[in-house]
Amino acid sequence: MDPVFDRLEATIRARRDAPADTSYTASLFAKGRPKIAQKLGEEAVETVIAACSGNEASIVPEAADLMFHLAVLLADAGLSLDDVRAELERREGVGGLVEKAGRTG
Ligand SMILES: N=c1c2ncn([C@@H]3O[C@H](COP(=O)(O)OP(=O)(O)OP(=O)(O)O)[C@@H](O)[C@H]3O)c2ncn1[C@@H]1O[C@H](COP(=O)(O)O)[C@@H](O)[C@H]1O
Repeated sequence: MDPVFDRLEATIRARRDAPADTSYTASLFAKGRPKIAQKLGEEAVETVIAACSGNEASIVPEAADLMFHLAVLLADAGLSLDDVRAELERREGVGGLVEKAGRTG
């Protein structure tokens, strides 16, 4: 995965094991899965609002918030962005097979 995402995930994992009052990420883990999922949903909505605002540049910070909270959710589940990357890679393979089938069939 990209070094920035690797560093972010390493920081997030360290916060998972830290006391709740030491940082935003640590406090989010302490609040538990429903709160993490709620924050992810809020950031998704904020990304949607930015996408419809007509201000293209405003999408970037909202997308960063969204991806940060997605990484927190994945870490809470013992998963990582690399697992998502592997799934996307697997789908490329499936897509290639579908394309081939379409060409020959
Ligand atoms: N990338 C992020 C990141 N993106 C967004 N946020 C935080 O996500 C929160 C979202 O904003 P909101 O106003 O919706 O949240 P809030 O009002 O603070 O929280 P609630 O009251 O809703 O629970 C803000 O507090 C942001 O600071 C992030 N916090 C941390 N990181 C990364 O995580 C690392 C560790 O952060 P700490 O845990 O703060 O040390 C940082 O160095 C960054 O690299």
